[in-house]
Amino acid sequence: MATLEEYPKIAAGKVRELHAIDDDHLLLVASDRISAYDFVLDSPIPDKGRILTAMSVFWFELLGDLVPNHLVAWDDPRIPTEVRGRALVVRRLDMLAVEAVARGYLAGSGTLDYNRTGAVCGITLPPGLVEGSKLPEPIYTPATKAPLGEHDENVTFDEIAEVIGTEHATVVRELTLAVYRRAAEHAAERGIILADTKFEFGLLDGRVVLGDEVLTPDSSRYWPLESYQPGRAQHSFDKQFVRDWLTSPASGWDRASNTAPPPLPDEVAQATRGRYVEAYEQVTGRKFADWIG
Ligand SMILES: N#Cc1c(N)ncnc1-c1cnn(CCN2CCOCC2)c1
Repeated sequence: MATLEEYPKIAAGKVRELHAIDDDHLLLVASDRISAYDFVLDSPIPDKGRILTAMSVFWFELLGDLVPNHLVAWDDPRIPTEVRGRALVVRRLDMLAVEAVARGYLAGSGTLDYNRTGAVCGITLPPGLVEGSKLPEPIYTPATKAPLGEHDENVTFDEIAEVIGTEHATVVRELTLAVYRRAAEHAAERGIILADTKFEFGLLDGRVVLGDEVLTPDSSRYWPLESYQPGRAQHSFDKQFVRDWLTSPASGWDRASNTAPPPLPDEVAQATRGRYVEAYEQVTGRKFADWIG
């Protein structure tokens, strides 16, 4: 059994890392770190890496007929014991330089762009929409990847086609919308609004393949259906306890100060773990206790 140190780290994000296993395979590792208000918090959320890895595996399996993906194995001797259950063996892809975002609802940067221009990524939307509005139909709103810590930049389809070519840009848009529709329908049947999501794709032997994590609460906005109310920021299924505590007097933190947030009380970390478990079990119909690691 290899150890993680034997696999050179080739990329790192806020809460995940990518290591090289061999020329054709990588190890995608999810940590228990959580980010909020653009800060990676000092306090880990126990089992977050395992829960979100289990969610990606569920979605890769459910959507395998719709889109090829890079997943090779989730229980495999190449996965070091220390990260078992929160690491995936994946095929090494030639990544396409686009953050492929699908939106079924208006939120975040989508709302900002809409309020400024009446459009998102060059797609004109009807007048009168507000934060949280359901869109007449899901839209593809690609972005270019920003350096760590900065926000991705929303761009038009044509701008992406300039970079990756019209053929691949077209396939990425079609796959992004098809997979989002299927996933949003599945989530809605289980009482969860999948407001939007971000995919990353790469090329393998000339085919467009779905990479990265998929449809996790870190790459998507998951909203509880019961508290959905257009016209305000929606409750995050998973991060609301963290956001509420950080913005309460109890934390002593001033979000406008641009200083790092304080550590979370154990009860907030544990309650957040509970929300991730709830999201996993509600979406997948599986018991997290049955997951490995
Ligand atoms: N997935 C994947 C993948 C792949 N299968 N083959 C080649 N490259 C990549 C890759 C390289 N960077 N990223 C951005 C997302 N990363 C996630 C982990 O943390 C760092 C950022 C994806």
